Amino acid sequence: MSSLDTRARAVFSAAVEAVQPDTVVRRSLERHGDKLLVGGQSFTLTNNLYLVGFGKAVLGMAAEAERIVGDHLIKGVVSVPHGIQNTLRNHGKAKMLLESHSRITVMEGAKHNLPDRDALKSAECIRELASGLTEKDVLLVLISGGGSALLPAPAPPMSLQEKQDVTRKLAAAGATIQDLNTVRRALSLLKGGGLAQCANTAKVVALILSDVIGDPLDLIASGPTVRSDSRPEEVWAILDRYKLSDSLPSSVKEVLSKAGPCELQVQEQPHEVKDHVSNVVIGSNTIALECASRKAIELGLRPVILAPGVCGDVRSVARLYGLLSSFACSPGKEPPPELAAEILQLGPDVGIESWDLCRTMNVLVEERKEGWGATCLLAGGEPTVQLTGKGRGGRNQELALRVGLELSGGEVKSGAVFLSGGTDGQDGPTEAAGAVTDGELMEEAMSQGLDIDGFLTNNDSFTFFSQLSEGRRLLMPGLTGTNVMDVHVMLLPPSPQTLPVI
Ligand SMILES: Nc1ncnc2c1ncn2[C@@H]1O[C@H](COP(=O)(O)OP(=O)(O)OP(=O)(O)O)[C@@H](O)[C@H]1O
Ligand SMILES: O=C(O)[C@H](O)CO
Repeated sequence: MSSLDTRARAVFSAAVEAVQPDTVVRRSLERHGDKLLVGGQSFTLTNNLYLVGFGKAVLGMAAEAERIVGDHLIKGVVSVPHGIQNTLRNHGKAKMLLESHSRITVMEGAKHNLPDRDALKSAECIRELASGLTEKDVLLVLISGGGSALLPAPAPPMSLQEKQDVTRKLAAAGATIQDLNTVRRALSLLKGGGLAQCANTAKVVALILSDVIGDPLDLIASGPTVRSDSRPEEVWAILDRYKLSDSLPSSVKEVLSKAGPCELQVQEQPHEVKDHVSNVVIGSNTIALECASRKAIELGLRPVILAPGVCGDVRSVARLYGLLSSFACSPGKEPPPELAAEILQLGPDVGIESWDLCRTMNVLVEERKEGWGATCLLAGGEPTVQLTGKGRGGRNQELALRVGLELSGGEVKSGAVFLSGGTDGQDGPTEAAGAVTDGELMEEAMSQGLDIDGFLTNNDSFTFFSQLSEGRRLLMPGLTGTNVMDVHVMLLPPSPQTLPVI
């Protein structure tokens, strides 16, 4: 494997390192004596600090927050995924666990990422803690991806089962996270600003590790500290779109026929959520890409960040990377003129603005002229896979495989190396985070008797990469304890190094 492969992996590691739960909390929470500085505000600590958290990464965030605030923390409750403490221990991530004398209670729940009775109990404890606070108190709220399932509080008279059925059907019908969480907010007592309302007049500071494209505060974990502005008509429109309106249980219809749980609470309460709440995004795909970019410079590469919001079908995303590689590496002084038009045409399908594509192409053109050396193109987001087969894989491995085909095909075999990895360390239901590919992929597979098309048809990318060259192309960082979606790294050698196909 080329040294570009090693460098691509190092750049990915730097991206993940930048958004580790303890790192992001340390970067955003500063304590000077009895002053706590966070999000540009200062709070006086007088043994008046409380902490709640929900999400896949909040255990490590809570451990670090407690190390920083020390004895000022009176009490905390975090709702975390079932089995996470054991998993972290077994993966050598003990620093993400709480000390034995911690004042924070850890509650595990939401098996298989679904709200369950355990998560309901955790949500109730969190609600109780927040409801007991007064204006002297500060409530630190730690939020990360997976938070919606870990904080279920169905608005009465709906049962947990009824609420779960609605969200499960929406997800199965292919609803986006925007649609899903808009509905979740309308059906919950704590989402859509409900938690902040519960905290009365206490000061609320939410530290958010974003796992949603564009970092929309009201959607990450369904925005429990962000007042929801969505109207019942919007919620009905979503349910109509997925043909669920007619089959809803009467309790759900009753909740939706009111103005929405959140709005009801606002009328009952004398204060506004916005007056006493601040929301701070402390970790995101953008932050991961910026740190990755600094690592690239250290490794002698010239970085360019394409966009942190790549989405759409992996086929279109793979095509885009194939075209960008040809644009950067094709022989000759200038890239073939038709490539730019084709790249721009793909923009809307993959969630990338023309402006970002043009800016990136400009950098690639400059580098061709200057002969600077290898370029490190960085992007992030969450593409999707249309599952048609029954194999084992994930969107990152499938993307890497498809990009490998792009780089291997065509008249000129690209010298580029492409990596796609999930920052949580787990791509779909597999042990890998993703994979690394290049223009040699097709030949390598053929020489080992592996039929790439067959694996792709069966969505079997993990099996493919496990069998190919003893799994050397797999990306296996292990569970990372964080999640800011996926990171893509494409290392592009300067055009003279491009290998002609013989
Ligand atoms: N065999 C497969 N091949 C390709 N993609 C798959 C396969 N099986 C599942 N997936 C994809 O994996 C995704 C689910 O995996 P994963 O749990 O990593 O994603 P997630 O929803 O982003 O969760 P998280 O937010 O925790 O990362 C879905 O997008 C699904 O389409
Ligand atoms: O918990 C959730 O709602 C998703 O992970 C998005 O933040």
